[in-house]
Amino acid sequence: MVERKNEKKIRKIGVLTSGGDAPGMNAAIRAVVRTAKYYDVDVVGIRKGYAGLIGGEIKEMHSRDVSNVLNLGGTILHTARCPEMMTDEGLDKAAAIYKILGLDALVVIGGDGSYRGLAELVKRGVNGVGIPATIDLDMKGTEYTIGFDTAVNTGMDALNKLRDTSNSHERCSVVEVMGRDAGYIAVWCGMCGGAEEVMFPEEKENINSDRVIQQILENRSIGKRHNLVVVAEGVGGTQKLAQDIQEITGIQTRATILGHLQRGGSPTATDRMHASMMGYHAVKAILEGRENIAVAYNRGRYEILDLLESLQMDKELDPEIYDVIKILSI
Ligand SMILES: Nc1ncnc2c1ncn2[C@@H]1O[C@H](COP(=O)(O)OP(=O)(O)OP(=O)(O)O)[C@@H](O)[C@H]1O
Ligand SMILES: O=P(O)(O)OC[C@H]1O[C@](O)(CO)[C@@H](O)[C@@H]1O
Ligand SMILES: [Mg+2]
Repeated sequence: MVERKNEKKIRKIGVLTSGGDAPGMNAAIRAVVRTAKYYDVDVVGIRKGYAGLIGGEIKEMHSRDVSNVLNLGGTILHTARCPEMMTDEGLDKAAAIYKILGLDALVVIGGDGSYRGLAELVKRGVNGVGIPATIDLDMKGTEYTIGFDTAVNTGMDALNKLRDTSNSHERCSVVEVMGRDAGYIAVWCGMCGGAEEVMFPEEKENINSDRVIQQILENRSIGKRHNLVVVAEGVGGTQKLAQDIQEITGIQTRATILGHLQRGGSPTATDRMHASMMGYHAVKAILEGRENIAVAYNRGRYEILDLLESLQMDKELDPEIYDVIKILSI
């Protein structure tokens, strides 16, 4: 067993989930609560993200409160987007409640926006600890964000099913996946679902419907009898693209927007593993006296970064993935 050292005398921490829910958030909550309990630290769960902090929706959490949640999608603490956090009044109130509760740290499980909110609270004296969780994978400083793998598997599963029907009807299927302004979900779904084309925001010159239509015609001329095109939410125009393809090529085309389907479902093993390890590392770092930090996963290792620095770090989608999708689609 790991030695139970709490030399910095951390007594009480809070935990909340914020932004869009992501599969694996429950596994992260469980890891935070149980690691804290292992070291005799009190934990309060804050409902509905920052809205619950400002509104005082708080309850004590014990190990049994996180039983049977490892396998559940969504978040047992519920989540929200909280406009009050964009005002000085809201931020001051959130920081004041943190102090009234006597917290030694606030663990925020969420995406880039949630981290920006946390950075504002840090300026007001909160010890902020971030655990990266968003299906979009669009967070700087970390190669992995909890929820991404489950969302991509859901998208891939949908593409497998759409392949069956478009193949049977010799149709073209245009599928829109989530990801906000980032194309990570789109390129992974494109590669793993065997799409011929992926349109995503980072590859500007590739967002051209004429080119996609030409490619579809070329693929038909080399014997392909159906087509799969993935469009990132950040590119949009999916219905219009499907209409244009049908009108110009005469190929029957259907559009499918996966939407919030990709946010739900039982987390994959990858998401459960990262969520459990990140939750554990967050609490360990707090116990070591680290302040204002972000847990990250890079080059196969879990890391503790400075929260504010992590927000400034570089991250870009590897353009080679798109090249390979094109090569493998001939
Ligand atoms: N600049 C900011 N200042 C203060 N609070 C912010 C800021 N940006 C975001 N927040 C807070 O964080 C919440 C969550 O942010 P956002 O809606 O961007 O989701 P996210 O954490 O990026 O997750 P996801 O992208 O997966 O939905 C916002 O509703 C708001 O309360
Ligand atoms: O659930 P909402 O508020 O409609 O937000 C949708 C957005 O949230 C995400 O699912 C996660 O950030 C994005 O991919 C999408 O753009
Ligand atoms: Mg985000």
